[in-house]
Amino acid sequence: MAFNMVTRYAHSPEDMDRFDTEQLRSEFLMEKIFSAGDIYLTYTYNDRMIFGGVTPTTKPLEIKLDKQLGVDFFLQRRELGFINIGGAGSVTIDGQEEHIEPHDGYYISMGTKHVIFASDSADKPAKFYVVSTPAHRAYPSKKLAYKDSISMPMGDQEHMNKRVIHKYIDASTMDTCQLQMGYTVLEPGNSWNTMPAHTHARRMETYLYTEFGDPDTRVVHFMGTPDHTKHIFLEPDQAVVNPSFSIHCGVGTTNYAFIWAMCGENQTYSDMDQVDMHALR
Ligand SMILES: O=C[C@H](O)[C@@H](O)CC(=O)C(=O)O
Ligand SMILES: [Zn+2]
Repeated sequence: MAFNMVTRYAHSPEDMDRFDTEQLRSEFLMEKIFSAGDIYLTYTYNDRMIFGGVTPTTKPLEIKLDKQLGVDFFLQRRELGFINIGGAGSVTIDGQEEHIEPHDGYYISMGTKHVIFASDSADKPAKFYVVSTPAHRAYPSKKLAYKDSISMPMGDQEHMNKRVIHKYIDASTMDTCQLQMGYTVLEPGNSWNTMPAHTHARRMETYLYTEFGDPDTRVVHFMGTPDHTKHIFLEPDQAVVNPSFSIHCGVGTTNYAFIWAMCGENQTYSDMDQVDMHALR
């Protein structure tokens, strides 16, 4: 089993504007998230979010981060959310095992000592996309079944952005210190997400793009300030960090899905600054 955590620093809008393709990719793109039998995480200094993939096969996996975070155990001062985009599996939270179907998720309380991830079948491993943010108090752990997510249909075929936003961790229906998380699915024949674009200077956001129509599908993700945009080409199951000042939207060569996660100043999903189409450069 490989455990890998990389650090990504925070940048100014001017930094992002100056970066060439390689720099932009190395600073903001996580190329490897799911690797059979391994844990791959990124620690970003943008609001100290930790995100990545846990992919158990024959053996269960546990995220162990104590020295790196200067604490006694990983979730001593953090909360954790995940959505499973692989096969069925389980999570054992301080000794209590919960079955996890594809597209089910979980919110796990600050103070939890052991979170153990497992797959039902090594041939079709679960792919747990995990996100952890700093927390100040313990709120109850909660199963987040796909069927219980808050579905928000958005967009239309004419604008090629017909999609359903499934909110999993939403402060209007449950307690969470900082983390908000969800899964957005584009309808067949639709390619644009989060267009019209927005920013939210009060929150940073990560996007994991997944479930592409075919292996040659690519999503072009746009970032930067509205008047100085940049783009990154993504393969399936890659993630991108979006600093608070940055737009975050994308277009694919087929339909696809993505998992978004946010943290920062507030938990108001609708606190977005819509970008006027005339302002985009
Ligand atoms: O701040 C909110 C996030 O960017 C996403 O929820 C947007 C999204 O899923 C979409 O428009 O499809
Ligand atoms: Zn957003």
